[in-house]
Amino acid sequence: MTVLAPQLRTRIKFCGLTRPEDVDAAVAAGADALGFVLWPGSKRALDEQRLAELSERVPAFVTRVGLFVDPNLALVARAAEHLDLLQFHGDEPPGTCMAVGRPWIKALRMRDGLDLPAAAEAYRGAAALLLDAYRPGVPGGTGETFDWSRIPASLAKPVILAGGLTPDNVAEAIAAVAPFAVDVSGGIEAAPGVKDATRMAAFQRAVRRADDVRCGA
Ligand SMILES: O=C(O)c1ccccc1N[C@@H]1O[C@H](COP(=O)(O)O)[C@@H](O)[C@H]1O
Repeated sequence: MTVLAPQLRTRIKFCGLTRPEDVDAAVAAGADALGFVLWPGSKRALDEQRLAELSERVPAFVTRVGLFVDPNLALVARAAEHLDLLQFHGDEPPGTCMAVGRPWIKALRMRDGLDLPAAAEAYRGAAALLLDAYRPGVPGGTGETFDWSRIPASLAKPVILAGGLTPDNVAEAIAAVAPFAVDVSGGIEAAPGVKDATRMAAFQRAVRRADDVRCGA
């Protein structure tokens, strides 16, 4: 087995977990990060009580990420008690992302004309930028890909690639983008909010195979 240098191991985030058994299966599949949706408009939304229950199951060294869309900061501050990282997936300005004083990432939807280097500068306080497909009127979780060639070869922030990833296309995405991490929700589900353990394991294997190809193993 090849051991990759840390910067070559593509991190994996599974997002939109709603059930304890899915949290356990995601951890068993080797996820680096688990995403919990705290936007009430989502079919994968959790209330604060459920977030606390699911968060307790997550072992050390697996990052608990809370996904927000233009949230009330009081909610973010309360939820942050159960989270390691905040994901802002709406139109939040940098000041909102920083307000709670916890590590955060900014999701950018790849609408026409988006200037990624300028966004990286504007959101320079972010731990990473998550790039997702753009569909008007929908903040995310569309299950759609975007044109990966629009991502510059180098950006001032680590890139988390999202949008329509599946066990079948994630290797191609990694070969094209070489992101810091990949993020998937719909592509590992049996139904919205119901994860499929077999698909999570297949996704993880596809990422590891793609990493082996990248390092010439
Ligand atoms: O999952 C949702 O319901 C959601 C709602 C609002 C904003 C983002 C949402 N999901 C995130 O969108 C990307 C891509 O998802 P997919 O793999 O295309 O289904 C990912 O970060 C999801 O967590």
